[in-house]
Amino acid sequence: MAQALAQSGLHEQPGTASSSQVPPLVVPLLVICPLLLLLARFATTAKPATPREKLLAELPSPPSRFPVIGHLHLVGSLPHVSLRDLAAKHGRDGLMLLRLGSVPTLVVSSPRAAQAVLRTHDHVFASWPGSAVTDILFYGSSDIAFSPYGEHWRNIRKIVTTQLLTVKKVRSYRFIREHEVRLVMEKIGETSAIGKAVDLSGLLPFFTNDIMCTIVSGKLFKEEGRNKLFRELTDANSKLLGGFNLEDYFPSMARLGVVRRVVCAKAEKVIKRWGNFLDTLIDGHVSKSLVNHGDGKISDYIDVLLSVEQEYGLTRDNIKAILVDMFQAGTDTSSIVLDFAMAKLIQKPWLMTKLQAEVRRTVPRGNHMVTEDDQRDAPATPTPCALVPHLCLADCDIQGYTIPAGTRVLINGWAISRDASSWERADEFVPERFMEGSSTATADYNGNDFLFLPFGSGRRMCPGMNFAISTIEIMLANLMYRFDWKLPAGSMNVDMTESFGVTVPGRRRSSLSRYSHHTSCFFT
Ligand code: HEM
Repeated sequence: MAQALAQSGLHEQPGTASSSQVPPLVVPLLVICPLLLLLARFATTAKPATPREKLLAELPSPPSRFPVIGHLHLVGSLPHVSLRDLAAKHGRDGLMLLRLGSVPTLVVSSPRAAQAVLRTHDHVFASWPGSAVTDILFYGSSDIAFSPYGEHWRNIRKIVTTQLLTVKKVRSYRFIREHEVRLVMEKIGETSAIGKAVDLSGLLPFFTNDIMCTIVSGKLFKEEGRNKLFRELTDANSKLLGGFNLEDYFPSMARLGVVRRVVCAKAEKVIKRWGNFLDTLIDGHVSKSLVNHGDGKISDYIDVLLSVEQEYGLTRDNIKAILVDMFQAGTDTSSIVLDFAMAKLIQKPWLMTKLQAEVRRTVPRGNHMVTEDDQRDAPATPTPCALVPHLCLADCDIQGYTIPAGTRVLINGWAISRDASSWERADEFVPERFMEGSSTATADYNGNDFLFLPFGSGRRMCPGMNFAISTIEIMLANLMYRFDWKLPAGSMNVDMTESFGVTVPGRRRSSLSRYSHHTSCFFT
C-alpha cells in the first residue's frame, strides 16, 4: 500500500527528488502576490483625489480592494448572497460601497435605506446606467426598462401602464391564460399516462412565452409556430444581458473602438433577427387593420400600439423596443417564480398538501380545472426578489452620507426579504407567513412595504405586477388542484433558495437565466 501511494506521488517524503523541484508557477506567484498586496494597500490608503472620491471614501466599504478590479474578487457566483454577507460584515445602516471594476456601486440592504432611495429620493435614483448592448437590443434603449429617466421614459411608461398592462386589459386576457393552462395540464396528463416524470422547468418557460406571444400578436402567431422563434430570441437576449459584460465594470475601456465592436457584434446579430421578425408581424397588423375595423375581438399588443402610434409620437423602432421589453420582462420572470414555488412545495409535502386542500376547497365539485372565478381565496404566492441597478443622478443625502452623482445603486431585494430582524425563519420558504393569522400576513408586495420588494418600488416599479400575479396564480392553482406531486430521487440538483436569480450590475434579469436546475417531478 505504502509503495502504491509513493508511486502515485501522494506519499512523498520531504527532500525527495520531486518535492525539491519548484513548480513553474511558484516563482511568478511569489513576485506577483506581494506586488498585488502592495497595490491593494495603496488603493485603499491613497488619499482621495477629487471631491467625488472624498464623498465615496466616507462610505463604509470592505478594506480588501485591488487596483483595476476593485472589489470584484469578493463577489462570488451568487452575487446576491455575496453582497448580503459583505454588507453584514462591512456595511453600516444598510449601506455599503463596492468598487466593481472601476464603477462605484452602492449596495442597499436594509428596508430603511431602500425606502430612502426608492421613495424619499426616488426622482434622484430613477435612472439606470445605460450600456452599448442594451442600446442595440432595445433600439437605442428606447423601450421602458432600459430607457434613462426622462421625457421619453415617461411617455413610454404611460403607454405601457395605461394601454398594455391595466387591470382591465390584464383581465381581458383571462381566456388566453386559461387556454394555455389547459394545454399544459393536457401535456402533464399525457406524460402521466405513460408513467414518465414531468419536466416542469422545461414546460413552464413555454407556458409564459406562449401566453405573451398570443397577447402580443394574436392567435395566428402561435398556430404558425412562431412562438418557438420568440423563445429562442428571448433566450439569446438573456444570454447577452446576463453574461459578463466588460462595459458594466470598465465603461471607459469599453468605449474603445475595437472593444466596442467585439462587445456589440453578437447583439447586432440578435437584433437583426428580432427586427426582421417584428417588422413582418407589425406589417401584417397594419394591412389587417386597413381592411378590418372594429370586429369586436380583443386587441393584441401590436394592435394597441399601432392605435396610439400617432397620439404618442411612436416610431417603428419604439414599437419594436416595447415589444422586445414585454417578452424580456414578462416571460422568464413569471416562469421562474412558478418553478421556484413548485420546487419548494415539492420539497415540503405537508405544505403542498395544505395548500392543495385550500385550492380544492374553493373549486366547485366536478370542475376539471381551476378558473379565475374560483381564485378569490387562492393562496398567496411568495415571489423571490431581484437585485435592481439604479443610477444616482445628483449628489444626494442618504442616512447621513452624501452619495455622489454617477454612483450606481444596487437594491439587494433578496437580502432585505431575508433579513432576520424583519422576518421569522428568514431563510426558509414559509408561505404561511403571508396567510391569515401570521404576524406578517399583511406584508404587501405593492412597493409600499420595504420589507418585501419583489416588484421593486417607486417610479421604476414593475408595471407588470398584475399580469405576473394572474399568470402565476392560475397556473399554480391548477398544478396543485389537478395533480399530487413528488420528486424523483436525485432530480433536484440545486438548492433554489440560494440560486434564485438576481440581476448583476446592468439592468437585467441575468441570473434568472443562470437558474439552471432541473425540476422534474413525478405525480400520482
Ligand atoms: C414574477 C414576475 C415579475 C417580477 C418578480 C418582476 C420584478 C420586477 C422588478 C424588481 C423590476 C425593477 C423595479 C425597479 O427598478 O425598482 C421590474 C421592472 C419591470 N418589469 Fe417586472 N417583474 C415581473 C413580471 C413582469 C411582467 C409579467 C411584465 C410585463 C408583462 C413586467 C414588466 C416590467 C417592466 C416593463 C419593467 C421596467 C419598468 C421601468 O423601468 O419603468 N414584469 N420588474
